Amino acid sequence: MTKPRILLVATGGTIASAEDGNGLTPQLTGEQLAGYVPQAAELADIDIVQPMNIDSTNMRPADWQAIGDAILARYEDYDGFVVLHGTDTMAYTAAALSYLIQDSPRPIVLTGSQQPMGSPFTDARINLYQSVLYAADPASHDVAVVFGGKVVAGTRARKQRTMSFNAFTSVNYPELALIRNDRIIRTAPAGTGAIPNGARKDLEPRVYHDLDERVFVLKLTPEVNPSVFELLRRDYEAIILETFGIGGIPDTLHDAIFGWVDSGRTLVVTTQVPEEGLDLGVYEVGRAYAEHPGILKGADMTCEALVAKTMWALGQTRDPKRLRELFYEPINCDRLPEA
Ligand SMILES: NC(=O)C[C@H](N)C(=O)O
Repeated sequence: MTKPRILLVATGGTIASAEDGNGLTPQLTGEQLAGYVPQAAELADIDIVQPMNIDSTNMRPADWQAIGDAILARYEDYDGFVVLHGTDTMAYTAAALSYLIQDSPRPIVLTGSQQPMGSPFTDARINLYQSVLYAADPASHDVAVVFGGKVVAGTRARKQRTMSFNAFTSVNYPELALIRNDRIIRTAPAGTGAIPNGARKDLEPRVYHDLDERVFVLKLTPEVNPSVFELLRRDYEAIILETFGIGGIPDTLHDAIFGWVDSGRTLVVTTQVPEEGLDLGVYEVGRAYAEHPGILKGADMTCEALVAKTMWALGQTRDPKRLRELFYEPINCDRLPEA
């Protein structure tokens, strides 16, 4: 029986890091990392590409595009893809890949580790092994993070812990599967997103290349000077506003916010509360913003997914109506359909 073909896309992160006297930095290549986990080669025929070798702190939107392009250049040649990536910004890259390569019948898995591959108590080996296991399984599809025995949709991941092996959570959405040793326990048997599990692998994904990176996240505190909206005009096209609670915005910011929106720029409203999302209509301090056509509502999406989706949507169109359509269309489980 022929083994599934998996492409390992090595990009750096702690998994590839070693201490050189100045702190951990990525040093191991993808080949060296694969060499630490020979059991993975029993599951699949593995090839390796290395578009970069960086701490994910330095990962920028152009790098998301480079990773996406590395996958797309070889898309037809592999059954699945495993991106080895730093954990710190993995949730952003997973979201970005979810928008750049949509409805992918071939799974694109991101993983990494909290401890370097060479460390005696590392989580790197099992994460790499379980990622190959998941990517090689015919029922897998779309972009997901596999980490600490959990499979999280690429748009729902968040790094929740800086040290524990259980680093990622799935925000406002169930995990897609658990992995115990070498068993995948799917919690979504009927499939998620547009593709049912076991879908035909010959379907084409919807592919995009353009992003507009001029997106800024502004977190409210009890003292935000309205002048910040003026300052942001020079370099940014869109603000993702992390409001209080279910959607509270201080009265002092009212004019500055409508000035931003009425000048044709994009405002996305979300909440800084970690779970359960936004509903602007509940309180008077939010309702004024609820029905304005220029204000996009983040609902239950993660901030990471909002950043990536806004960059992607602005990269496709400047037409406000089309922008809204792109923004509100659920992609890879990123938001529940509008009620
Ligand atoms: N655990 C990690 O991978 C953290 C590292 N700083 C990175 O994101 O590249």
